[in-house]
Amino acid sequence: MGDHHDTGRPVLSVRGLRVDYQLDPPVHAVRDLSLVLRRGEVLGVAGESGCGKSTLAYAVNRLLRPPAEVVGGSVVFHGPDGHDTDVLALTGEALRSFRWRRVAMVFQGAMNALNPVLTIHTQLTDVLAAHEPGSRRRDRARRCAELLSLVGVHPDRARSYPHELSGGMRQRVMIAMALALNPDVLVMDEPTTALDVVVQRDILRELGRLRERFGFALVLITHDLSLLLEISDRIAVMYAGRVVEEGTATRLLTAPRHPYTTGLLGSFPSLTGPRQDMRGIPGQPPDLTQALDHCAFHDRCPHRRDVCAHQRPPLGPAPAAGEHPTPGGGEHPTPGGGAHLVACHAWHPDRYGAPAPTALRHGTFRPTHTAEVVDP
Ligand SMILES: Nc1ncnc2c1ncn2[C@@H]1O[C@H](COP(=O)(O)OP(=O)(O)OP(=O)(O)O)[C@@H](O)[C@H]1O
Repeated sequence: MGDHHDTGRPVLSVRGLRVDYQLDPPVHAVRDLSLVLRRGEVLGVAGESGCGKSTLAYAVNRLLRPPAEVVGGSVVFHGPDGHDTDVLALTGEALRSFRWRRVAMVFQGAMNALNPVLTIHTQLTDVLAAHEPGSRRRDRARRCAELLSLVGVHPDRARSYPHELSGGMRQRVMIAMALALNPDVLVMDEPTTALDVVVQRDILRELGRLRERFGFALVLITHDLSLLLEISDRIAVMYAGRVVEEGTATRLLTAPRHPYTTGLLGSFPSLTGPRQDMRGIPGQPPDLTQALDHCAFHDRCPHRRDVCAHQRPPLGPAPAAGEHPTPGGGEHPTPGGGAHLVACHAWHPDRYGAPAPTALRHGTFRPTHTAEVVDP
């Protein structure tokens, strides 16, 4: 965790992305979402199940299938040579190569995604052969052994079939596969949830070390905010298809500003800090077939006021401790600039009709009935 990659150049820019599942009625899963990923950084994407994290990951990697459809926005990959690629326009060979060389993905439940009838060696060398057709068999075998040792699997294991490996080892093999062509970005969607918590952390820490060595950027998607706080440089918190708070891991941990973030922070036990009361956030996320022109969190929010039910708060600069934002500021923030951004009316006394509640300023979440400010 840290801010040492803040000066990295952007590698991926998502602007105003909108993704619908074209059902009747359509599900608006990702709504006008903007995020910038910088070279070499670890960006965590957090949020409860169903908030659109996987849809975002699939859209960025061009893996969405009908009924999912990108209905707005752009995804741009910024190459190391300064060349920009319109990701949403890629087709054919250019798309296939982009997926492994530029943005590689490790999927949810990836440890079960290996082909059961092929050895690890065959599966890894097949990826290399497919993308580097001119390469020699001997070189591919050497690269396979190298990749396995990078992820902490003994090269002898290459002769094994997936069922002969533990879940953790299969997960490591999937990571080795994703890293095979030295991608610029690695996207991991709930990669380790099926694993024991200690194994999870071991794998993610190791990934952090690999990232430092090879310089790829890592997008880590999980509902487990405490895990993200440990290994991310920056975190985006998603709710109902939008980013509701974004900032460095340090800021989110010490000064969370969105009531949803404070709720998530209170929902998970900390492995390193003092024991916390795990309360969870009462209520359910909203129905994503709805337009949601108000704050999507308002009906679960202990600090809601009238405005929250009628007007959607824009994502704008979050105030530092004890501060309020300058009037009129924050309507056009720069995502990914290392800034702390939040979409919550409570930080705008003019809109909210009162100063931000003390509990919110202190980053504590109390369920609705004990809140100090409820509907006026
Ligand atoms: N194939 C599909 N058809 C229709 N709706 C879908 C489909 N896949 C996802 N959705 C809906 O889109 C919304 C976002 O889902 P998504 O899987 O992106 O969320 P998530 O945050 O990744 O959740 P999880 O952590 O459970 O994967 C949800 O409301 C979900 O029900």
